[in-house]
Amino acid sequence: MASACSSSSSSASRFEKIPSTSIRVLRSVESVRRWRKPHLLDHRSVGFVPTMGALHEGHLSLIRTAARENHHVIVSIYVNPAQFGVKEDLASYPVTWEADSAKLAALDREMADDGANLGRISAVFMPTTADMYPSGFPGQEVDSKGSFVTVTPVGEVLEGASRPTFFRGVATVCMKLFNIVQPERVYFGQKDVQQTVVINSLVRDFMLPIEVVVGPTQRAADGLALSSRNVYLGERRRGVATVLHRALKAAEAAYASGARDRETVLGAAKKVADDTLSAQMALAPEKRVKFEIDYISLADPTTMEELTVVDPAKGGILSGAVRMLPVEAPQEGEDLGHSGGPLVRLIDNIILQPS
Ligand SMILES: Nc1ncnc2c1ncn2[C@@H]1O[C@H](COP(=O)(O)OP(=O)(O)OP(=O)(O)O)[C@@H](O)[C@H]1O
Ligand SMILES: CC(C)(CO)[C@@H](O)C(=O)[O-]
Ligand code: BAL
Repeated sequence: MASACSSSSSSASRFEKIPSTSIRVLRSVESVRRWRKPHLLDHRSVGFVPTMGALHEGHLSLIRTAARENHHVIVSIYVNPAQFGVKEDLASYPVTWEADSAKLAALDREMADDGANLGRISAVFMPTTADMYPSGFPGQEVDSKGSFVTVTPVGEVLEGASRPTFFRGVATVCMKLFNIVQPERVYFGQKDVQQTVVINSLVRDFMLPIEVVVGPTQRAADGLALSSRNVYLGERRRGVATVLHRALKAAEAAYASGARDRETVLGAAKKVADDTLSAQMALAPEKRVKFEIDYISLADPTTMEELTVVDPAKGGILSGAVRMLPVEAPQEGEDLGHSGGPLVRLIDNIILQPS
């Protein structure tokens, strides 16, 4: 297979680029700083899309938005070990640079034909952990020592309660990435809604001169939120993985028909989850899918604190996490998903907009 990157000694192309594109591949902090400086001096705006790779339409939609609003778009691809708990899926997290670079190249070509864009994809930043943690990687433990950014209490609830090192890892790596790239704007997906609240707090509380833009959640036709981790599901679990979205939609419908109290709104979601599980448990082990709801929450949009009643003037955030358990009695030749179909934890949310 052809290499995904090219570099040549000719002066016109002495920089590593994604083949047949002008997208620079930057692999060190120093190279990003060198790339950034002339744009700063020329007052050309930079939009930054941080990712962990395994790119899908969710990521691409953020890049499209960034290209409309900035002269240059830079995407980072870095699987940050500090945000994975020791028992989480760091080792099996999908790494798909060949496919990612092909998607970036195709998107860049598509954007070149669209006159509404201010910029295109100028660079992709792919640092190493040694680059990102110059004093040495501090480790993934809750009590690891090192230079960390913590955003509490919002980072301690919901995803932060289930994944105690997660938001410390996210806030720390984002602070580093923001300092390296120095973007005017950063682009995050609503799919990770609590992450957007944490990043907004980080930017506000540390007076970072950055605008945070949140893009809508991109979904498959049946409503499942696109996620790099969906590749773990395999066919059997993929069919049932919509349960969280369907549960949240039921809660949204209860709110839309006038319910304001937590019990009624979340009760509608719980019913969908319970009914779906009962239907699965009625099936034979080689057909069924088991899952556990980690949480379903109705929270305040700025603090993520649980609400007992929604104030329609403020709205709320319905969010949840589901653990799709490994399939029972796998059949010969069955598509179990990436890495043999381990337990997959998926998240999703719906915003109840203020009226
Ligand atoms: N379906 C989606 N719609 C819009 N944005 C998304 C979607 N999925 C991810 N993003 C955003 O893309 C950025 C990078 O996310 P990341 O690389 O972790 O992808 P992911 O699909 O969320 O992966 P994972 O499965 O590990 O959660 C984040 O801002 C995230 O919110
Ligand atoms: C923002 C991020 C790239 C930080 O590693 C990650 O949490 C993600 O992909 O959502
Ligand atoms: N999109 C969130 C990254 C993570 O789960 O680690």
